[in-house]
Amino acid sequence: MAQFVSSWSNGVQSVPKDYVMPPERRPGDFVSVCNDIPVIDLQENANTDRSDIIQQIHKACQEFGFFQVINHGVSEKMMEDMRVLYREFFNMSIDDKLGIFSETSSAASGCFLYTSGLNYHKEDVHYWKDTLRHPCHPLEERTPFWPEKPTRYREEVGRYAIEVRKMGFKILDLIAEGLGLNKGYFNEVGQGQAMAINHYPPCPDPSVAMGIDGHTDPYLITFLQQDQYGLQMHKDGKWLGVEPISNAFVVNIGYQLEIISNGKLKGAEHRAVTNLTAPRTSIATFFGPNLTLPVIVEPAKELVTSTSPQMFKAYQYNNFIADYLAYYRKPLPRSGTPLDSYRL
Ligand SMILES: O=C(O)CCC(=O)C(=O)O
Ligand SMILES: [Fe+2]
Repeated sequence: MAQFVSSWSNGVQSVPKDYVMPPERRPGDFVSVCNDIPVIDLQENANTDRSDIIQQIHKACQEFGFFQVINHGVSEKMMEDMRVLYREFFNMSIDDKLGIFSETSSAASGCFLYTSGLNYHKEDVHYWKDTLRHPCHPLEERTPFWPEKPTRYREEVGRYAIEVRKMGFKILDLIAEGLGLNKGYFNEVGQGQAMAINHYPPCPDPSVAMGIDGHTDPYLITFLQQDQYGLQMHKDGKWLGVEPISNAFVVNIGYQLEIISNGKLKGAEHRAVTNLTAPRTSIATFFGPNLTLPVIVEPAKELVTSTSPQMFKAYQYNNFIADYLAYYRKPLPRSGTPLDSYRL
């Protein structure tokens, strides 16, 4: 049975050999933290009105597919409570963790705790992380399947999910307007909400281990809270570090937004590395189509014109997710991207 890194790695002096990446999959040379990734203040003031914020977000989405937001409406106390709660969660005893352990994502509740990637037994080498994932919407239907420990889990995470949802739709509205779509355009297609909490314990040799390989999220958009450095984005053939800013959310674009925007925005590739001394926990919230409904996704009609012909075909979202997972289960190096079979 797969063993949580958070349960055995404390005090280990070297990286076990089944966690040592082959040279071509290691984090590589020094990666600098990039201060150019835009930090966008969502609060309107005397110098910045809503249309300025729309423009800033649109530019960041086009140039980076990544930005950070401050003054986003989610309280600092709530963000801090989440950091404390998840620190406690990953420090729980192995027995408590095993109660919610699942080898696969097929658990009917959608709530599962796993270690490394989604495919531990088929991996030739493992990732230095444990992950808890669960859906968050509709909240009343989902919370009964969430972890029962720490005992405040359902209440606190439930409140956080509501606040992040408000921020999420506020930002999706700003993105819609930047694209020339109606405010509210993403209300329907962004209904699905899920969280992934990734925990990367300190690693005795971060140069040979990997937290999570380069990937683009399959959803519309991701909001991530990080307590330590570790997230890197891929731009112009290089990896750039995303600076942790306390109480900011890192926002990145997923494949559904690339497709709906008819290629005007690009899904942002990213990965996470480990570090020597500090445990790192990233708390990600994703918005995208509801997986339990037969949602059809296609480029927005308003963005398909004679000068900008339709770039992607229409498809059923759960078929996309199945293809996406199959792509990332293929051994490295992989050719193409999960979008290739959707291009026209
Ligand atoms: O830990 C991070 O910073 C990245 C996590 C991530 O990319 C994901 O959960 O999709
Ligand atoms: Fe991701």
